[in-house]
Amino acid sequence: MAVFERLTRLKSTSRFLRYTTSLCPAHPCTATARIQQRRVHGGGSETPSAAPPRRPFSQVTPADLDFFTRLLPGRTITDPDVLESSNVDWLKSVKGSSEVLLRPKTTEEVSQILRYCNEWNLAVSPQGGNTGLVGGSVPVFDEIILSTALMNQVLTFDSISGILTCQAGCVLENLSQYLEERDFIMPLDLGAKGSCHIGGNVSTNAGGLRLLRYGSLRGTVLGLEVVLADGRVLDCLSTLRKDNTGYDLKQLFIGSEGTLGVVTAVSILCPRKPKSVNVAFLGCSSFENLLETFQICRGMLGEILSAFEFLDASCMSLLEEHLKLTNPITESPFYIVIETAGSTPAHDEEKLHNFLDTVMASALVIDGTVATEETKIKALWSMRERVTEALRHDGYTYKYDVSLPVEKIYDLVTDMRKRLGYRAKSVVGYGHVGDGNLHLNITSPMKDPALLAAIEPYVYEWTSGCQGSVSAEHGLGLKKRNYIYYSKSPEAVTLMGDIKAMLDPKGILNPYKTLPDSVR
Ligand SMILES: O=C(O)CC[C@@H](O)C(=O)O
Ligand SMILES: [Zn+2]
Repeated sequence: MAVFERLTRLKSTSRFLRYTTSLCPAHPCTATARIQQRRVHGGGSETPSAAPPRRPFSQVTPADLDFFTRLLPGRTITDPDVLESSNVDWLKSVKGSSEVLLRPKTTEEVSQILRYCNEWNLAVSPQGGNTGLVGGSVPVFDEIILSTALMNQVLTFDSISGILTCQAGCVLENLSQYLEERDFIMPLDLGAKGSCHIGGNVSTNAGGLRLLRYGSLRGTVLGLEVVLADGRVLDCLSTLRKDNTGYDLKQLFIGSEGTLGVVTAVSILCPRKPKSVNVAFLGCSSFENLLETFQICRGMLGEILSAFEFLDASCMSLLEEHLKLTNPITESPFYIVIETAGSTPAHDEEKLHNFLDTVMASALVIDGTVATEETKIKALWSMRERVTEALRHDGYTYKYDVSLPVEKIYDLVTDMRKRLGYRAKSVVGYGHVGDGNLHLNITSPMKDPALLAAIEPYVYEWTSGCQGSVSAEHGLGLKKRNYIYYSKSPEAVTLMGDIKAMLDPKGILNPYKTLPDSVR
């Protein structure tokens, strides 16, 4: 039995609490999941994420440029220096060769662009903040880049219902700031909030850090305005919470990564700004203890729990090494970030402290610190939010974003570590415990085909063997499109293809993305 000893419980003037117990030895997780091998479409010896051949779209001509320049004077960009950053994704792993970047300001302009492109068979790559991680937001070849960057206006905000309506290019952090000034918040928060656009968030059905509390965008998005491939504007920009008048068409565009239409405006239900927010950063000696802490946390914090996130010790090493962040607690095999958001500070703090007393008394948590002040909260959150950035400094990164039964999520990391051994530089696990969503990331000094062959399709077979999803929240984009069959039946994928063919018969919208190469 682990020896429990509380060493300190300090309360500083900054309301930064620190809890410490003696550090238990780590219990390395030895469980290896049973892998159910399954033959799937798209498997085999091909490299499924490689770009397919260019489809026979037209190439941009001087006459096309003339049309765009007249439609968008000063906002039709052909300068290669400006185009460079729009042609490459954030991870710098997918690079297109588009020669035109269009920056519409209005839905009508988007409609005219698409009508023209559809007529002349020109492919289009819609782009928001270009923060995606699956190569979904950049051209693969010479597709015209349609940026939402200048569609950045809030259209309406109803302070009684909390419903915000805005253009697709609003940056998530700007929306959060706009709402906070009005005592509301966005139901969505992500590490990329400073750059990502709400239209991109909706198009990828981004999950993020608050999904545990506020649910997915499939629930909080009330309406969408979408421009279809042929330029028709689909006005589903409802602000109703209840509307059962037939098919919920907006759901087709949420998570379809710009392959069915370009989202131009969004209405979204926003929660009230909580009056009290606390963040606890805790250390655990094993993933089993972390899961038990999660169970207790749900029971004891209940309605005020807004996030339960984790990172492992390898993530912490990368944060320290590459970003020079300082671990605020004793070194531990696992770290948890818990956020509470409620309306009565004293009540919330009491609940949180009762919870912390319980998990520390049972030695489930070996060390921890709590923040209630904004800058300290931000500092604690950055330990979780900046792991992706730290990984980018570590080398070439292989990224996996899987949904699994929560009790299995770390088995995949330990199994992969064992499988890859010294061949990988880092094998790390972090993610959204509350959502059963693991981010398994593996790095190597350089892109290494032999290492990749050891990871894939094994990681997808492992996931599908647990009835998991090969893309929990990042989408399929270019990189994961051919792995869709690990998580969806052939019938479902065929139906997706039928819907694509109906809405975009020429296939001009974000080609080579989401749908596997076997379905066009
Ligand atoms: O980089 C990743 O793998 C995850 C990014 C993001 O979804 C997160 O939760 O931090
Ligand atoms: Zn995530």
